Amino acid sequence: MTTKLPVLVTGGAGYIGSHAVLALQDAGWPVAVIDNLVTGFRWAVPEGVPFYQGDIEDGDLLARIFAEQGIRAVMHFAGSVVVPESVSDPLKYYHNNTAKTRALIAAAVAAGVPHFIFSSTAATYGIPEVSPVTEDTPQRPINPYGMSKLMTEFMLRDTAAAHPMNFCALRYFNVAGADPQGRTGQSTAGATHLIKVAGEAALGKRAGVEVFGTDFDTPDGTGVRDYIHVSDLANAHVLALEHLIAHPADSLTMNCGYGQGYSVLEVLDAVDRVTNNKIVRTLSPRRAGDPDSLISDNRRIKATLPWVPKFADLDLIVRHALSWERKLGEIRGE
Ligand SMILES: NC(=O)c1ccc[n+]([C@@H]2O[C@H](COP(=O)([O-])OP(=O)(O)OC[C@H]3O[C@@H](n4cnc5c(N)ncnc54)[C@H](O)[C@@H]3O)[C@@H](O)[C@H]2O)c1
Ligand SMILES: O=c1ccn([C@@H]2O[C@H](COP(=O)(O)OP(=O)(O)O[C@H]3O[C@H](CO)[C@H](O)[C@H](O)[C@H]3O)[C@@H](O)[C@H]2O)c(=O)[nH]1
Repeated sequence: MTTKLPVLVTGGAGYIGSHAVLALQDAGWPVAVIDNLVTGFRWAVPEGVPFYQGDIEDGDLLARIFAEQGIRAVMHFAGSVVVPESVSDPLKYYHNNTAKTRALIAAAVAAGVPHFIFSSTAATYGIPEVSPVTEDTPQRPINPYGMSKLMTEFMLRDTAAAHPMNFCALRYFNVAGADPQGRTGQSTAGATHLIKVAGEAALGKRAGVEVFGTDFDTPDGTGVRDYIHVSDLANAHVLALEHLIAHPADSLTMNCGYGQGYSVLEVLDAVDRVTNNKIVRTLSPRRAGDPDSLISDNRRIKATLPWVPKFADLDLIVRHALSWERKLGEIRGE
C-alpha cells in the first residue's frame, strides 16, 4: 500500500482539477487546492478541502501552503486552455502556462517537494503524421497553447534531472463527461468543446451545433477524436502519483485516451440517442488548425499503471455530461 502523502492540486476549482480532487479524496489522500478562480468556481472544491485563493506564481503563498499542509506532491492543472485565444494573445499563454509554471516548479524545488504531475495535452503533437499517436511521435505544436505546454514538459524533464524530484506529464486527448455522482462537471460559460456544446444544445441552451468541416480524410468526413471520461482521467492521475512514489528515480510521459476515435457526427448521434431527440446540426466550414483525426496509442499507460478505465463508452460519457449540464442549470438558476 502506498503511503498517502499530502497533495496540492493547482487549478482544483476548474473542470479537470475538481475531478482530481474528488478522486484523491475518494481514495483517502490528504489534498489542498490553490486556484485564482479566473475560470474556476469556489463551489467546485468540496467542503473540508483546504482552499487557497491565489496565483501559482505567488512564491510566498506557495511556501506557506507547502509548509502548512506538509505537501509532498503537486498535481498541476492551473492554466489557460482556449486554443484560439492563444493564437490572438500568445504572451498570455507563455505567461500563465509557461512562466508561472516555472515559478511553481521553483517553489516546489525550494520546498523539497519530491513529486510533480502535469496536465499536458495532445495539442503538443500538432498535426501528427501517424495514427494512433504514440508518445514518441514528434511534437510539433501548431499553436501557442500547445507550445506553452511543451515548454513545460522540457522544464520538468530538466528539473527532474537536476533536483530530487520526479514527474509525470500526462498528455490528455479530448476530455469529456462529468463525475458520475454529479458532484462536479464542466461549468465554464462559453465553452467550445464538442460534447459540452452538444449538451447545451440538447437542453435548449443553444440553438444547435455547428459541424466544423465535412471534408476531412475520415470515414464520414467529419473530425475524429479520442474522447476520455474525465473521471477515468482523474483516476489515472492518482495511479501516476502512486507510481512516482514507488519509483522515485523514474519520470513518466504518457498519453491519456482510450485509443478509440469517434467522428463529430457519431458524437451527435450519441447525444440524440441518449436524449431521444434530435439536435439541430449545421454543416459549417472547417475551423482553422483542426487535424482530421487524433487518436491516442495508450499502450504505455496501460503497461505502466494498473489503469482500467471504467467509463470508456461514448453514450455513458454523453449521459454524464448531460446530467451535469442539467444540474448546472439548477445551480445557476437557468
Ligand atoms: N479540457 C481539456 O480537454 C484539456 C485537454 C488537454 C489538457 N488540458 C489541461 O488540463 C488543465 C485543466 O484544464 P480544464 O479544462 O480543467 O480548465 P479550467 O479552466 O476549467 O481549469 C483551470 C483552473 O486553473 C485556474 N487557474 C488558471 N490560471 C491560474 C493561475 N495562474 N493560478 C491559479 N489558478 C489558475 C482556473 O481558475 C481554473 O480553475 C489545463 O492545464 C489544460 O491545459 C485540458
Ligand atoms: O461546436 C463544435 C465544436 C467542435 N467541433 C469538432 O469536434 C471535434 C472536437 O473539437 P473540440 O473543440 O471539442 O476539441 P479539440 O479536438 O479541438 O481540442 C481539445 O483537445 C485537444 C487535444 O486533443 C487539446 O487538448 C485542446 O485543448 C482541446 O480543446 C473537432 O473535430 C471539432 O472541429 C464541431 O464540429 N463543432
